Amino acid sequence: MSDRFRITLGQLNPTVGDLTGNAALARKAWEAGRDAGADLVALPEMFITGYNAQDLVMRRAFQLDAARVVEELAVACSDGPALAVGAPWVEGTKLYNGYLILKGGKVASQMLKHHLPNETVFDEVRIFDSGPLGGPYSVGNARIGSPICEDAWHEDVAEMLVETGAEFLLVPNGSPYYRGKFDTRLNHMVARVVETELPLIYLNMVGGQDDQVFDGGSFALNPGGELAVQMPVLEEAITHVDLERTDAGWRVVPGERAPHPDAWEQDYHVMVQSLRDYCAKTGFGKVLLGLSGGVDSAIVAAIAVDALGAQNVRCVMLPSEYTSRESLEDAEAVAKALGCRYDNVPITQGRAAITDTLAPLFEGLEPGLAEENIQSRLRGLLLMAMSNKFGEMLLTTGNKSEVAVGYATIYGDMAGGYNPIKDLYKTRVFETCRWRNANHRSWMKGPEGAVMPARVIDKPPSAELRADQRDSDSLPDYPDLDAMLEILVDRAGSIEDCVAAGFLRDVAKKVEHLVYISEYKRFQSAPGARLTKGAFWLDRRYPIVNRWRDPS
Ligand SMILES: Nc1ncnc2c1ncn2[C@@H]1O[C@H](COP(=O)(O)OP(=O)(O)OC[C@H]2O[C@@H]([n+]3cccc(C(=O)O)c3)[C@H](O)[C@@H]2O)[C@@H](O)[C@H]1O
Ligand SMILES: Nc1ncnc2c1ncn2[C@@H]1O[C@H](COP(=O)(O)OP(=O)(O)OP(=O)(O)O)[C@@H](O)[C@H]1O
Ligand SMILES: NC(=O)CC[C@H](N)C(=O)O
Repeated sequence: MSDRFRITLGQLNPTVGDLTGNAALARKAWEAGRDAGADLVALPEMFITGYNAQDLVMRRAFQLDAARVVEELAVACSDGPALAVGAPWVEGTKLYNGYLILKGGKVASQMLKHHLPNETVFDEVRIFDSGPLGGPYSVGNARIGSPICEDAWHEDVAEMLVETGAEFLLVPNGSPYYRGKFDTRLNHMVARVVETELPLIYLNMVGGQDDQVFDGGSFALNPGGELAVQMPVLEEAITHVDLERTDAGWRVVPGERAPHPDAWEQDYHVMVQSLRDYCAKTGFGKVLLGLSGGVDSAIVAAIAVDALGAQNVRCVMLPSEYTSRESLEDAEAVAKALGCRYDNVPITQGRAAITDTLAPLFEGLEPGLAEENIQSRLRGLLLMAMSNKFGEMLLTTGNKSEVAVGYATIYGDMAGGYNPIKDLYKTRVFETCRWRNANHRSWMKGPEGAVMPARVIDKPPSAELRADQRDSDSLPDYPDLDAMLEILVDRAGSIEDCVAAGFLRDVAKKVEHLVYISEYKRFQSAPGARLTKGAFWLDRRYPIVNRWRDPS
């Protein structure tokens, strides 16, 4: 009996619904494993369908198509290492989240997910049936147990596997990023190896899917919790992990230990990757955005250039009579530093035409919000006309602070298909700009250096919809606003919590009110990269009609 076992991990980027494309990726990993003498090649959870396929996976035709692709893959990979891959598994009327072991040209065994995650972004109870607790499967000289993602966040699945003879654990995951999540995962997995005294290999996918980004960072632990292998975050990789049989059982042979970047870098990388994959997977090669000379559109332009390359990003300045000379200079400076196309499309004429058209109706009424917002809406109209004409997707630029309090114009600057900074508070926008100006990485397609000039970051934020307007006229300063939003939105805290943190009750109540009354805007807003467990859309789901206010 051989004393070694080689497992090849495919930390790869599937596309939801691209069954044959995903199978081709699985086959590529299998070929790499075969060439490296692997016993088993492993892919993540639901790799064949892509994750999270949501209700798509409940369609009978989709299930049959996935089963056909799995059968063909099994035949194509019959002569070589076994292949473990996540895919739907149907038995009678039951639909499972399965992990299939392909050997000898067929599905030789399958693990069925038992714990269906049903919080934050997950709704698996709605989609899948819960599988029974089961035993391990055999590959070559090893008996392997595979708790599927959430299964490994609980004790019982691994406990049953060790009791029924598993010699090590291979955990396939579809685990999306939020800031600091790696430590949470590691803590759960260390708990499993300490309880079971078995080595554990944790395999995650990479890549963006709508709002979520799977951040890879796969790893292997030995009993006791020693980290033996660590793969890079947010990058595709195929890694061979060796196990050696010792008197105490299998042990992972220490291998690559890719360093993990800090949270600022990971957040920025997630925003770049999510936009890159959103475009690639929906078929857009190019994007455009309104570049105002402010910090939000500047960072969105930088993210877009880093994701797609300067040649694929159009920046458009649409000045009105309130646009300052500094804004014009700053917008041009950002576009120049990034190396992307810069168009100047004044809105004064169009605005005058609309004002004249409305004049008979608005006669005798004071000019106000309606007139201010016409500017934003006209920009939206012109940018969408360019989007149609040039086939470029329009990006929206609202940061999390603005999205939270509805500080954007619906059908105006909210027009667009994707918002890279939707989950990034304004205070973090400033820090992230500084980080990007000081750092460059190989995954960035944009140039090195201070691509967002200091003046763009340092000036007081203004929507420039009327003379001398400042965000701070109508909102608390961003450090205070963001601190209150962290309490009210991210931690679902109370007004009392805001008061305990040192904020005035009246100000906290105003912020709470703004958050509740802008639910309708978020409902109609573009999706954007999820960076936290408190992201708008799936993590936090509130009614639009809502009269309740916290009396605390
Ligand atoms: N519950 C509800 N369900 C459906 N629709 C609802 C609604 N409540 C209001 N509405 C509608 O929404 C309209 C009001 O929304 P909207 O027109 O957007 O206007 P509104 O939210 O009142 O104003 C936009 C705010 O965002 C600021 N702004 C604008 C542009 C850019 C930025 C920036 O810094 O990025 C900031 C601007 O200074 C202003 O304070 C109303 O006319 C009403 O018809
Ligand atoms: N003069 C302009 N030219 C082009 N786009 C503009 C202009 N003014 C606003 N926009 C677009 O509308 C968005 C909202 O901008 P606004 O200036 O009102 O507030 P902001 O949230 O402070 O954004 P920014 O920091 O980008 O200025 C901008 O990010 C930009 O995409
Ligand atoms: N796909 C899953 O089961 C994911 C749930 C798991 N708790 C995670 O986020 O990592």
